[in-house]
Amino acid sequence: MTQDDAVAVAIRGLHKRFGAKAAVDGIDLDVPSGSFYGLVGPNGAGKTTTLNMVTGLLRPDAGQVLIHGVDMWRDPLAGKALVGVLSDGVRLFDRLTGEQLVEYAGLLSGMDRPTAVERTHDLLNLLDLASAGGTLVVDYSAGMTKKIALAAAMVHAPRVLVLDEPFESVDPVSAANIRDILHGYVRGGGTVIVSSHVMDLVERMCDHVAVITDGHVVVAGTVDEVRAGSTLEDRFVELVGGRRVGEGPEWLRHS
Ligand SMILES: Nc1ncnc2c1ncn2[C@@H]1O[C@H](COP(=O)(O)OP(=O)(O)OP(=O)(O)O)[C@@H](O)[C@H]1O
Repeated sequence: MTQDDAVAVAIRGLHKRFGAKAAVDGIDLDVPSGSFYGLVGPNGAGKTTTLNMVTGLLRPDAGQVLIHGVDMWRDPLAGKALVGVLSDGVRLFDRLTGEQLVEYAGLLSGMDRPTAVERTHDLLNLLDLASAGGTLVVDYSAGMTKKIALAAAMVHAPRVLVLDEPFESVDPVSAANIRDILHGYVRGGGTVIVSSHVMDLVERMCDHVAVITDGHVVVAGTVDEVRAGSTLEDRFVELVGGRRVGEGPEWLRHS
């Protein structure tokens, strides 16, 4: 196995500044091929900024992102062909129906129409969206919107899936279905990177995890290595700090 096969995503010295704020301040990370990799960190830690640079959506100030050896920022077309993205807060073409949106994503990635149609059909069935395929995405619930965005991210059979908060607003049954689909994707040789605030979910779902705070990685490794005999949540609080003691101001207490 070559290094490019063994490491799905190699992040080297990544930096991004917004004005005076160093949002990402020197991130280095190797995501092993075939791993289910969780990215956790407090609000404002730099997770979304990192993932946007990894997926070719936001140009880094410095550093390098290699997707199976392809430099995302030197060859973005080749890099993006290898990655499927479910981004937090990026608008979809929501005046299309769900079916049109996924087909369109397939066509944009360069596949022929019959293949796009067939894959769309498979994905809508897989995600329990078949009966909503003809509905405009603007009329979808938040959870349905997440699922159709996931279908659009998967239609070109990427080698790496990057999912920013994929379970937000998704009901527990759909979330379990999505987890099964993602585990199947990983078993088939794909790599998933997922950001989440739900430690319990990351602990159960992922095999690797990195904790990011203030724009850099504080610890990374297998979930067992990172939690070091504790729960991931306790370890996270220990590493990141920020727990407030006390009950808040007096005026908020009524008894
Ligand atoms: N476009 C932008 N312009 C200015 N500042 C930004 C921009 N995007 C992010 N930031 C700042 O960069 C820092 C990192 O933000 P980012 O969204 O990457 O964090 P995050 O870890 O994803 O947070 P959350 O868990 O709250 O989603 C924050 O301080 C944020 O205010």
